[in-house]
Amino acid sequence: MSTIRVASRTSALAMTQTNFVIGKLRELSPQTDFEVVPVLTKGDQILDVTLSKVGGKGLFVSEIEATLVRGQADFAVHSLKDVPAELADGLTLTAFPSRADARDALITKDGEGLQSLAPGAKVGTSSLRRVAQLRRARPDLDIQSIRGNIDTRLRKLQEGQFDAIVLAAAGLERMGWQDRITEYLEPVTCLPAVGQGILGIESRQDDAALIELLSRFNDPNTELAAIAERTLLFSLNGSCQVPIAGYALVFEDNRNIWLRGMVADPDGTRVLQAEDKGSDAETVGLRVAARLRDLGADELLTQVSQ
Ligand SMILES: NCc1[nH]cc(CCC(=O)O)c1CC(=O)O
Repeated sequence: MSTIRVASRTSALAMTQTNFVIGKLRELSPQTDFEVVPVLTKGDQILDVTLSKVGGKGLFVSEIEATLVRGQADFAVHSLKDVPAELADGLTLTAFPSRADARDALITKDGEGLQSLAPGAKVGTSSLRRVAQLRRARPDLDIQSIRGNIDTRLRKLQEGQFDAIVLAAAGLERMGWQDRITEYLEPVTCLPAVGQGILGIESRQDDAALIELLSRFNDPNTELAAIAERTLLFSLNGSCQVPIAGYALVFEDNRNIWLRGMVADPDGTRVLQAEDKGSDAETVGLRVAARLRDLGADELLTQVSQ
């Protein structure tokens, strides 16, 4: 049996996620060999500049995609949140394992919650989506950019460079670091990013045998949430220069999909939210996008931040 090669970023979280999926696939297919192909992406190399200024989140994904297109690896495990609305030609998202916690998590140095942080406390996040929503919840906070992998960010907090940071709960849980979380931020306070907490497995469209294996690991409800949220993102044509959020819940009993979307301006003074529900994930995504447009989202979406 030949070896299946898995392209992965080399950050601790990426490696943990990749090895988690490989472990599950070994259970499904014990006779198959898997080999990790490490890929150093631009997003991992450029650590001193805010990502939206150097070309956005796609930086973590495009080199991995190129490795798949060139046939140097067979599939990749992404944090779906980092995957742009459009994939490279010839590639497809093949499977979505069960979603982890989609919420953002606040980690404070001295154990305060969001409302009990001291006035003017210094909070580290570079996500425009988090900045806009934190400003709305606590306009007095001193929100500063922070970069680096989650291990680096936790270290910067520990060293006292920040009073608090905000990270995705899912990444912390996958690393086994959930005890660092001081407070889970509920979606009403901080609507999660499209795809947050979901792993997306990407492979070549024409690799039928591999797609058959990977799809056994697909969670149908997670897939529906991913489709609803990503249709919203695609339909808003969102770049990461505008704060956008989207969060879907799938109700098991009747396969009803509920989706809320948010578009804001970067300082959080204008925050537009809309929601809808229905039985077809794509339709729900399109309708929430249309409602946000009706509320004036286009004006925010065309703003180019400095
Ligand atoms: N952009 C970085 C990134 N991409 C995915 C995750 C966490 C895991 C997830 O959301 O699935 C993180 C770190 C963070 O936001 O704290």
